[in-house]
Amino acid sequence: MFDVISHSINPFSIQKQNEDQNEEPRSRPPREEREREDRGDVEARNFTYRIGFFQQIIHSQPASIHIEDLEIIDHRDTYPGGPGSGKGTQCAKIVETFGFKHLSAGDLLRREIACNSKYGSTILNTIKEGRIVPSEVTVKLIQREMESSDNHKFLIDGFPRSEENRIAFERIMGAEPNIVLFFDCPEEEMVKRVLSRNQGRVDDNLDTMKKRLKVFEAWNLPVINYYAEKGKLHKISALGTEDEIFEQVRPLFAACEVIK
Ligand SMILES: Nc1ncnc2c1ncn2[C@@H]1O[C@H](COP(=O)(O)OP(=O)(O)O)[C@@H](O)[C@H]1O
Ligand SMILES: O=c1ccn([C@@H]2O[C@H](COP(=O)(O)OP(=O)(O)O)[C@@H](O)[C@H]2O)c(=O)[nH]1
Repeated sequence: MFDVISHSINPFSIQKQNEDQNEEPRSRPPREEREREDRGDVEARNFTYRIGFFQQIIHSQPASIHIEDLEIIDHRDTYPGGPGSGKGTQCAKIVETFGFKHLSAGDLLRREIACNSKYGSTILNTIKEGRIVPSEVTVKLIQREMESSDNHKFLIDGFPRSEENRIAFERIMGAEPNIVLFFDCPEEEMVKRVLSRNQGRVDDNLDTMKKRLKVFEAWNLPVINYYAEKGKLHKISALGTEDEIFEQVRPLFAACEVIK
């Protein structure tokens, strides 16, 4: 495994200076970061051209949260959010049925931890804290997978988690998703599913889950709104059996297959 993040400036230290994920999302990256993203954009242009003919980039977005007993943040009926809403589970079905290449941003980050890459330990701490890894890191990992894949249809799972993620992706890859799925799931169900997921993940515990939900609410809502305004967002009820949920998902992807 080679390091995809080759810049001498640590993206985590830039993030630390410029944002506190417990506070308001920042709207614009600082100049230095913009310049580095611009360089990434230039590097990616050939690739953008190569995928210019390809049609599908799909982002799967989780869930709506009902705040009840956990008292994570102030009360409201629902808002978009959601680890454990069943994105990965549905992605596997979409791959099987429609032949997409599944790219889970979380899995790509966990792979960096497992292979002790340059930022592995910082990524681990970020995930333990339920915070969002700097866009530069995540987008470069996604870019590498897309560039090395023979597939032309990508299902990007659990990304973008913030407007900054979205903007960095669109800038570096020169592409937008055709469709965005939004899984609507009560908070208590998400918590139940995460706590019984049993995959040995460092963030599948109540303490980190609370932080993840809070970060998700603050940073993901603008992304959901953005795609809703563009008419790309499709809301799926995440309650029911896996097959019942897939019956909502299937027609959306069947329709995408027609757009070639
Ligand atoms: N429809 C469902 N009903 C009950 N449990 C589910 C359902 N879909 C997924 N799960 C389970 O919930 C947990 C979280 O699902 P996962 O697909 O990993 O969610 P996400 O990718 O959104 O974090 C897993 O243990 C999975 O087996
Ligand atoms: O684009 C991403 C995707 C994931 N993560 C980090 O990885 C963790 C796990 O994400 P994943 O999508 O695997 O899990 P989920 O939240 O869906 O359970 C998140 O809480 C974040 O800390 C991130 O920073 N950026």
